[in-house]
Amino acid sequence: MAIPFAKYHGLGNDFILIDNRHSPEPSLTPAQAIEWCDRHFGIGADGVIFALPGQIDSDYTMRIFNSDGSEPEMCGNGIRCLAQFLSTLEGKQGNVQVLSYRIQTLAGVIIPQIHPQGQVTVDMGTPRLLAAEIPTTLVAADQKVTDQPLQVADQIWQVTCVSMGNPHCIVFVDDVAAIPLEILGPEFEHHPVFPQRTNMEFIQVVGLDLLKMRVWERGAGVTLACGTGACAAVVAAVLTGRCDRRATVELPGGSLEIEWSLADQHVYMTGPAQLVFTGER
Ligand SMILES: N[C@@H](CCC[C@H](N)C(=O)O)C(=O)O
Repeated sequence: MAIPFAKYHGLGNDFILIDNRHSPEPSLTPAQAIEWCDRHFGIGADGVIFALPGQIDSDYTMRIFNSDGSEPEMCGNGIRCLAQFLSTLEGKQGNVQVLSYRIQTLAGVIIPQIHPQGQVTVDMGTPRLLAAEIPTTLVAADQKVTDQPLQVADQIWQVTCVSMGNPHCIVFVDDVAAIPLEILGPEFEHHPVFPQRTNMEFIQVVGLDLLKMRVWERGAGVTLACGTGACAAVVAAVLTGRCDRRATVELPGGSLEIEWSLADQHVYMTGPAQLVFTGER
């Protein structure tokens, strides 16, 4: 039987969304998700997101498969898309009030809020900074990983690691445009110091409130934007004294506003989420 879907994107990071509210089990297997995400033989996307029933402390549950079929803990651009998808399913699209959801993810409960103008602000929770939490074996389990040397492709890079529920490895460079992402990305992703692989962000500091970023995503490769990655980049830049707690992150697909709040230590991400088309397959 054909399954209805909606294709959304957040700054060009694109997802197939499936209304899975009838069952706690995703309607597609990881192998089917790979087929659906294929840009030549399928619909084409960086991942498939399922809107599942909520649990004790949540309105809904989000699960996501990357385009390689692996299952990440969280997805920042994806959860903004999910919020817009849910508002449409509930017939609340275009609501003039702020609309908020509690979404259970493998990284805990995450709270997106849709503003009347359509932007979505997400309370992404607190970043996890200890090596065991990333996870990485680069330093002792109870240490933070800030500007630590790591050899990749015959070069020593100073890396900072942050988990936003999912793992991120950040390297600050003078010019992001000069980085051969397709070559370095997979080397970092599969480096033995990252037992669950990693997302990889190269960051150019333009000013205390402006970062430029290019990303290689675990399980998806080069993407036009990564929400958890942008949050991790600001946290890494704050930890290493490179930027303020509120900054704009410019990605190939557009910009995200990120704040690492001093008040509650949560990271807040604001950006768009747009419907591309609907269909069934
Ligand atoms: N694009 C996402 C992150 C998706 C998951 C990532 N590929 C992983 O495996 O951790 C975002 O916007 O955060």
